[in-house]
Order: sequence, then structure tokens, then C-alpha cells
Amino acid sequence: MIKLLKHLEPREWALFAFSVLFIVAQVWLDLELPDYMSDITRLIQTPGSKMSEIAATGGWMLLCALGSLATSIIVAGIAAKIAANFSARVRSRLFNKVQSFSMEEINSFSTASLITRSTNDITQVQMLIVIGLQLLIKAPLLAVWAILKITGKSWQWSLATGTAVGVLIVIVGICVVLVLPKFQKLQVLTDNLNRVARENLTGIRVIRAYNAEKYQEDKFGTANDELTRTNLFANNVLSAMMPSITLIMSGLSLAIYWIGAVMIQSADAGAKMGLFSDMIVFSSYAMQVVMAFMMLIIIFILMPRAHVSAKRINEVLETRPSLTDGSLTAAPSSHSGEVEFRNVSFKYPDAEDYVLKNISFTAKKGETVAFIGSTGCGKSTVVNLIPRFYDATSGEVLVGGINVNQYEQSALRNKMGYVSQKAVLFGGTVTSNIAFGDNGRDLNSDVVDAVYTSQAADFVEKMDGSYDAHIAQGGTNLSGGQKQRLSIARAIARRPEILIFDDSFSALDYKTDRKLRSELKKESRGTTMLIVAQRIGTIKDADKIIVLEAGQIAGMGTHEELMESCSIYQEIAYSQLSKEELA
Ligand SMILES: Nc1ncnc2c1ncn2[C@@H]1O[C@H](COP(=O)(O)OP(=O)(O)OP(=O)(O)O)[C@@H](O)[C@H]1O
Repeated sequence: MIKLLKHLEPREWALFAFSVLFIVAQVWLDLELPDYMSDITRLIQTPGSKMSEIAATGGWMLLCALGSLATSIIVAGIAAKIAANFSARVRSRLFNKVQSFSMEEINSFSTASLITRSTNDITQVQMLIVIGLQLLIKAPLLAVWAILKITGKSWQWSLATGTAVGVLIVIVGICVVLVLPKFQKLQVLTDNLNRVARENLTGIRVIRAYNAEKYQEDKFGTANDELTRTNLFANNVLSAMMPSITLIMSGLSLAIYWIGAVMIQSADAGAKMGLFSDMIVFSSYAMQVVMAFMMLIIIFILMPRAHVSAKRINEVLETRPSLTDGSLTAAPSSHSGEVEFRNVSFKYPDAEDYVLKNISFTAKKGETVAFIGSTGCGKSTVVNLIPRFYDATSGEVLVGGINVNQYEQSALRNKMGYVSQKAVLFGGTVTSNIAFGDNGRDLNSDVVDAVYTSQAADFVEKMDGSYDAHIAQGGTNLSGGQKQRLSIARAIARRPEILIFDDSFSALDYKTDRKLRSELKKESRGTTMLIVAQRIGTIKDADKIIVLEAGQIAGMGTHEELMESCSIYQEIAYSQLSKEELA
């Protein structure tokens, strides 16, 4: 928690220090009230007292109460402002941190947990700060000040108050011990609920198509029930605390009046009135002492959950991204646009086996290199090493003759246009999706050309608003092929040195696929292209085709060469095309 509080700025600490003045004023005003009450009691009991005197004392009492209210509003306002600014800052630092993560860190935390940590966990800490800033100084100050005011009045009353506070501490201690482990569990269960809810929403079409609503409902129900059970347990324990506190407060009042009654009865006539007034004042102060402990209890209730949340937030903030940034921004012009793998092997973090083994090839500037092979043989993994979504476990991946980890990540990625296997579109317009990101140029001017090259013009220009047409989040208002063409346009609009297509033509019909590739060839002369494909037709004209089998290169060459020499390639080719087409 302390570590997380380092994110508070000096200005906010200064504001907090300023609010302490108001807290002191508030406590002083609160503790003035019993004194005025004692005065009024004395005035009422003194024969010959004037009504105006009582009214004046009552007026001061009212002023103190209003003053206390005003100071508490000011303190609450300051606390809310500090806490809101703090959580906004931590949220944005968390967001930036996650942006810097490689897939390795994102997978290890899980997307659902990262969302809970950026939302629910920050809210827990924010709540503690709001309440803590108001009560953490006030409660001990009020307790000590009130105790000082009543010490020396009567040891019997003091003993009763001390006993009440002792019992209160024991009850709270038991409750905290009972609920503490549940708070830890609550956050993990919230992660789980988030995960199931996310999965349900993203997979809604498949769920409906397979009538799997009941299955998903059960899955959600299990996660929800477990969260509810844990929440209920924690809340039941905490709610049992409130009646106990009320019981203690009432019991303490009763004890003070009982002791007072006995004392007054045995006192002589002259001392009776003073004792009665003392009893009223003492019981008010004793209530303040108990109230102060109650405030501390509230903090103790919020603390464990906020502590768990703070730990979870810190875990993310303190994780060092496994991808370290290099310093280079450009490659020597003699090698520009070149991609080379030198004996690259790779295994996914936490996986036992290597997914790629000793991969070596070179794609020269302007060349088209294609990857083909059975599903799961490692084609996507090869191309994902080029923009450093992951780093090679051994060997070297070079772009422009330089190891990719020597580049600044943004400079490296500016050299590339990457089209992922699953087309990803963002909420916005056609233009905002194509002129996406930043590569140091105004991309807007290239949007129309890119749309024509990617064969997307026919549907984009028919859309309502054309290039300004609305695209829903995830591109849900477009067909699979349309989404693919827009993601291809996004890569082309960057006019990069290297274009990477990870199985990006699969949703296109053969005619569009052929047209798109021939336009691409014309428009992107000099651009190195790396194409992962399942269809021989898509890659037949490539300068080099690499056949992968279980993470290893099983053949490399042109279509004709591989048809001669590589049995795996022949198998794939014959399964897709007739002998006449291949001839
Ligand atoms: N994030 C990951 N963590 C662990 N293993 C992974 C991960 N992604 C992929 N793999 C494994 O790596 C292997 C290669 O996957 P890859 O996606 O590169 O295959 P692919 O040849 O592109 O397959 P496809 O043609 O089906 O897209 C597979 O066995 C897969 O199970």
C-alpha cells in the first residue's frame, strides 16, 4: 500500500497537510459540544439562571456543530479530489505499463485479471484513500483528546470506558482475522467472473449457434455463486460487527449512568449537581472515544481488501517488460527491407517444447517469401518474431541486417505493415481504421489508394458515409472478407519496407485474392512481403516458398523447385489443385 502511495504527487500531500488543519478544527469543535452541554445543564439546575444565558450557550453550541459540519465537508472534498486524481494517475500508469508488455506478460496475468486490476482494484484503493484521509488523523486525535478531557473525573467511569474499548478491539480483531483471507479470494473470484463474462460476450454467436446458453449459464452461475458466497460471508461477518458496536455504546451509556446514579446517591447534597453535570459530560466524551475507535475500525475493514488490491496493482506496475528497447532507429541502406533468420529456435514461455527449430532464411528487399505447412506447424510464430511480439529463444532475427532487439521498438514496427490472422478493427470510421497508429507520416493521404489496392473500394464506397462510415468495435458490422480487406489496407497505407500477411487472404474468394495480390505487386514494388498461407494458389508466384513441418524447414524454393523436390509440398499442392492447374 505504502509503495502505491508513492504515486501521490507532492501537491496532493500538501493538500492533505492543509486538510489536517480542518481536521484539528473539526475535532476541537466536536469536543466543545459536551462542555456547552454541561454549561446548559448547570444553568438549568441553577436557580435564577436567565433564559437568554441558556439560549446564548445553545447558540454557541449550534455554531460549533455547524462549524464541525463545514470542516467535515471541506475535508471530505479534499479527500475525494486527492483520491480521484490518484486513481486516474494509477489507472493511466497501469494502462501504459500493459501497453509495454509483450504477449508473454499479458498471457501470464490474463486479460481478465488485467481488466480487474485496472478497474475494481483501483476502486478499492481509492475508497480507502477517501475514507482514510478523513479518518486516519481524525480518529486517533479525537480518541486521545477526548480521553485527556475525561481523565481524572472518576476511575469507575474510566474503567467502564476502557472495558468497552477493549471489548470493541477484541470483536474487531476476530472479524478481521475471519474476513482477511476472504478478501484475497474475492479479487481472484472477480477476475474469474470477468473472464467468464468476457468469454460469453465474445463468443455469443457460437454459444447461440450451438444452443450452449445453458452450459455458459452454468459456468457463469458457478463463478457468480462462488463470488456471492464469499461476499456474503465477508459481509455477514462485518454486518455482525455493527450491532455489536451499538450494543457496546448503549452498554457503556448504561454503565456510566448506573455508576453515576450510585455516586450521586451517596454524595452529599452540594456535590450532587456537579456530579450530575460531570456524568452528562463524561458520557458524551466516552461516546466520542468509542466513535473514534469505530472510525479506526472502518479503516481496518477497508484496509485488508485495499491492501490485497494494492499488491495486485503493484505486481503489474513492477513487472519489467521482457522486451527491452534498443536504441537504433534506422538500418544501413545496403540492407534495408531485408529480413533474415539465423538459426532461430523458439519456445513459448512456460512451454516445454520448441515450436521452431533452427530456422534460417533470407528475404531480400522486394522479394516475396511465403510460408506453408500443416496447421500448428509454426508459421504464425515465425512471422510474429519479426515485429518482436515475442523474442527468439536462440538464434537471431535480423531486419535491415540488424538484430531486431537493437531497434527502438517503435522504429522497428514503423518498418512494417502487419496483418494478423484474425482481422482486428477498432470502433471508429473506415479512415480512422486505415490511417491507424503513427509511423511519422500523415497516413490520411494514402487511405484511398490503400483501399483500392486491397480491393475494398467496391464496398467502402457503397457504405453510408463512405470513408467516414461507422465501423463498430471489432468490425462487427462487416463481413469476414471485408474486415480482412480493411486490415490489409491498413498495412498498405503505412507504405512500409516490409509487409507481413499472417494468413490474411483466407476469407477472400479466389478472384479477389488474385486481383489483390496482382495490385499489391504493382503498388508495392520494392516492398519485402512475408506471406503465411494455407492456399497454394496464394503463394504459387512467390520468389521463395518455405515449407514448415513441426517447426522445422522441410523445403525451400520456388513452386516449381518444390514440386520437384519436396514431398510435403507436393502433397499439399495435389490436395488443393488439379494436375492441370499445377502444370
Ligand atoms: N501463446 C502460445 N502459447 C503456447 N503455445 C502456443 C501459443 N501460440 C501458439 N502456440 C503453439 O505453437 C504451435 C505453432 O502455432 P502457430 O500459430 O505458429 O501455428 P500455425 O502454423 O500458424 O498454425 P495455423 O496454420 O493453424 O494458424 C502450435 O502447436 C500452438 O499450439
